[in-house]
Amino acid sequence: MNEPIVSVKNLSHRYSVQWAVRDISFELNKNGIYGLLGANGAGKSTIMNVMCGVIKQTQGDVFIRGVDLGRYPEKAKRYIGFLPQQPPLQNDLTVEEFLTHAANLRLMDSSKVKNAVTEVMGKCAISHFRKRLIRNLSGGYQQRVGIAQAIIHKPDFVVLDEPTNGLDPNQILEVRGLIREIAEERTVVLSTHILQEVQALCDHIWMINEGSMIFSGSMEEFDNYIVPNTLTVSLVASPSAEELMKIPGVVGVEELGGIRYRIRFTDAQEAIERIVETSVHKNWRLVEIAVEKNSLETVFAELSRKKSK
Ligand SMILES: Nc1ncnc2c1ncn2[C@@H]1O[C@H](COP(=O)(O)OP(=O)(O)OP(=O)(O)O)[C@@H](O)[C@H]1O
Repeated sequence: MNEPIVSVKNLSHRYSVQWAVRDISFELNKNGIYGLLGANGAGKSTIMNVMCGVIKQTQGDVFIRGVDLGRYPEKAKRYIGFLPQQPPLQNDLTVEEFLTHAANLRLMDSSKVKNAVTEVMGKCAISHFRKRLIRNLSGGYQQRVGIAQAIIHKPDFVVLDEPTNGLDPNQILEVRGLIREIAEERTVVLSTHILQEVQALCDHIWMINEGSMIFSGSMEEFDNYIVPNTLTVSLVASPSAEELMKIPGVVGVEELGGIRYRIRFTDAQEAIERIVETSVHKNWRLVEIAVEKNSLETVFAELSRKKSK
């Protein structure tokens, strides 16, 4: 009974001649939010479409709760909820009609549909719009309906392709809150090209570049992937860059204006000790020194660069 929730083995997919995904493997064994991060065209949607049985992979296997998605799609899909990049909404239906339709498509027991619709509208905070046509909802509420159709049959595994794309900042926060709630009781995989999105939401991150997985780990591991090599320092006496360059361990100096400098070093410990020491010795009056954390963008760029070398 201890089979993984999802198991993807050596997945590759090719559209005509071009490989979009190459030899991706992973297993999900516990609930949480997993982020699939990659630039446009990296292969995220392809992986998600394959994992949800929307397209059939060229090579490899996908198992959902131990069920082979390729061989038993109907059974495996009972465990899956999917919000594609283009939400499959029907604009001329009301929210309630559409969710009833979605429940029927999921082959839910007809006696359970009404309750399931009421429950999911409550969960996604759209009950007050039950009689409203989907076309007349804001983007944020349409996305909530999209998420509601993905979880109406209480799947163990929910896949959300760019779930906050096109939303305004408030709507983004609201939809993220909803995603966190639904992940409390199930496994959620979401794709995004926005680094801050994975940072805000995900327990685990996979980075995809040109169809290959180039990183898999926690957000903290991602953050610490590149050892920092710069620090900022404020010196009231504002010494010249040349003087700072003479400090052992300092390999570059950038004047940031006023009394602030950015210093590039090879070894953080050594550089900090020497800068503090020299500052005391020369009475530069050091008021602030801090190692700069790499921006997520730097990590992203560095990972992509390393892999494509
Ligand atoms: N139906 C298709 N036919 C041919 N090529 C395709 C098709 N769908 C995707 N591709 C190509 O496969 C590659 C991966 O596309 P995919 O949509 O999976 O990437 P993505 O990471 O989801 O990008 P985006 O964020 O832009 O949706 C791209 O080069 C894309 O042009």
